[in-house]
Amino acid sequence: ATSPFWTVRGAFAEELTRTPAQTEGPFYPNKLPLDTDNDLLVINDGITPAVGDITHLTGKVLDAKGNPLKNAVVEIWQCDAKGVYLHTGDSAGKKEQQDKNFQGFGRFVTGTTGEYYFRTIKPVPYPGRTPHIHFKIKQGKKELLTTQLYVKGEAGNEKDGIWKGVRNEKQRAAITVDFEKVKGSKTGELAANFVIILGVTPAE
Ligand SMILES: O=C(O)c1ccc(O)c(O)c1
Repeated sequence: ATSPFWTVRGAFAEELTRTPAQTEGPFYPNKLPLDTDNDLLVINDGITPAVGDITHLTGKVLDAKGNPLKNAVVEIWQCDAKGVYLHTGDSAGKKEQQDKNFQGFGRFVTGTTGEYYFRTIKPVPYPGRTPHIHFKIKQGKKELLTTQLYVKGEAGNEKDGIWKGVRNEKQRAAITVDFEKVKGSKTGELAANFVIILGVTPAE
């Protein structure tokens, strides 16, 4: 289920690299935040934004044939800039260091182009883990994929058991993306793009 596969569209045979599934990890929020929108930097109408490197995270969800998937629910979650997840199993002993302004979890429902957008922070290391953002893709109640996104060039990637566990090099490259400075941004905002290619073609 992890090998590359081929699809034929028009006159072109195109190799698509399926996004590998990875562990959900222990900290999918056990209690969802009141605000679950796609801006993780501000909770509801809060005035103080989260701490961290502002990142514009874009991408799209494609089915196994390479066609955009609409009505896909893209969920992300990650620890805050101090390394605290929105899960009581993690945050209970870390109340002092927790960033109360970080939403920690967000959702985006794709339209016909399959595209998604989040405003969040560049992920930071968590004890034992290289920086990463967790993703879960659903359609209705059906879970289609659970995976993780990594930062290209992070020295910690090579020591991360979960990252290293993705044995296929193309698949590993596909989940390890550039966090590039947005041209002209005076505040050093970053942009990252992550295309998600599912192993399935859900029925309409
Ligand atoms: O195995 C762990 O400890 C662990 C911690 C944090 C994560 O985000 C994760 O995916 C795994």
